[in-house]
Amino acid sequence: MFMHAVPALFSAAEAAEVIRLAVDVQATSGGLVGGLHNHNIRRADIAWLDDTGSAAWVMERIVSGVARANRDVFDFDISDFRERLQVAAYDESVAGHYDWHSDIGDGPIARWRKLTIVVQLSDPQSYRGGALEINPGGTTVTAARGIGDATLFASFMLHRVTPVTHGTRHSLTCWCHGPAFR
Ligand SMILES: O=C(O)CCC(=O)C(=O)O
Ligand SMILES: [Fe+2]
Repeated sequence: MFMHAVPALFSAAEAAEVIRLAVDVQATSGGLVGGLHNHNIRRADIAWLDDTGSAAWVMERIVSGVARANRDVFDFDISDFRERLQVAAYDESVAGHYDWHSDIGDGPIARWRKLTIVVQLSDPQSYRGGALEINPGGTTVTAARGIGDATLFASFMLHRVTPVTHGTRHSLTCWCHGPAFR
């Protein structure tokens, strides 16, 4: 419930290109929902892509993937995408991770998040750990790890990224927004 997998939403070549776009962007240290920085909770390097310029095609793919999944599975009241595309790098050197959290925060934008989409950008053979786990209520579900695979889930659901123990894991995350749940 409240989860949906889309295998190979991006090809391997496209996933590599998204990482390249992120490298072009000045990378800053990952922030939490609401702007807090707490490295005990999250350790990752974050880049925000210019979804109206060089990364417009990435945004188009995300929007069409979300639209299809929302039509077929979620049927949430979604009105827009109010945030840019986030590329995260979780590196072995800092045991990159993100502890259990919900994406719905107190911030003026984060409070309206409805759906989260995460795309795996790294070859699963190139890193260890770094599993995206979602807890829909009791049991933990591990997201598909294939390069380009997308996982969508209701933004209120608890999820985490386990520590990377070898190599680097890159992911692409985007949120869509809409009126309050009722
Ligand atoms: O990198 C991931 O797989 C998840 C990222 C995430 O949960 C977030 O940015 O809120
Ligand atoms: Fe999250």
